[in-house]
Amino acid sequence: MNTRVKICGLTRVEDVEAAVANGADALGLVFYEPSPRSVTIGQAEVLARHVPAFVSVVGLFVNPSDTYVREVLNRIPLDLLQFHGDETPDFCAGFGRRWIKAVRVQSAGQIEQAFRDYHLASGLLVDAWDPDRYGGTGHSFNWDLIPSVRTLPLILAGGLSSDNVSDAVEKVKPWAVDVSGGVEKAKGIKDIKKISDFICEVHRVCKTD
Ligand SMILES: O=C(O)c1ccccc1N[C@@H]1O[C@H](COP(=O)(O)O)[C@@H](O)[C@H]1O
Repeated sequence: MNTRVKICGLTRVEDVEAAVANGADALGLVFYEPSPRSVTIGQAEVLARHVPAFVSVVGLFVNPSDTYVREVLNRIPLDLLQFHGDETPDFCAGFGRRWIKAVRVQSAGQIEQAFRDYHLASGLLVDAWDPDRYGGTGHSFNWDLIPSVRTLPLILAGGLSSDNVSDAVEKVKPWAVDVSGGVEKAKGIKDIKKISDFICEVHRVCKTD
């Protein structure tokens, strides 16, 4: 097993550099203003310049306008779009880019339906459901709801940290894990040791599997 790691919600160059140096496969930039991790297009341009080849830059959106996604794409070399709201499959597929869709999990049936509805995605991300927030909640959910038969690469998110990620990888066997709050010292400010511990844990458990 070789579970990939995405570190999301980066707002500072030093955090981008730490995630890259510690072996992150993908870095997430949040283009959703209500989030405390949100970045402007100008900030994202600077951050993206510090990402080397073979590390993906992922743009996270929540119910964006078509115009806004295109504006971001014109300025930032995003490798992947992450739609974390109520976007339709047609909307997600409308930018000629690879994309993943997040599902805020309430039932197993909902994940199975999402595999069918978003079959053109490059992956399905499963995250905790919260009545008030679209994501970045720091909460995990019942991993038993995740089906073992998957028709897309499964990305596990929601309340992960170095304390539970090895358990998560062993139980769920996801294609990738995605973390934001679990590697922070404050909202939008990453903790370098937490990033390092998180990625080490994933690599350790993958080696022993
Ligand atoms: O990070 C945010 O603020 C955010 C806002 C709106 C939608 C998604 C967001 N982040 C994503 O949420 C999950 C879980 O985050 P956490 O590890 O529980 O803090 C992850 O995919 C982030 O990319």
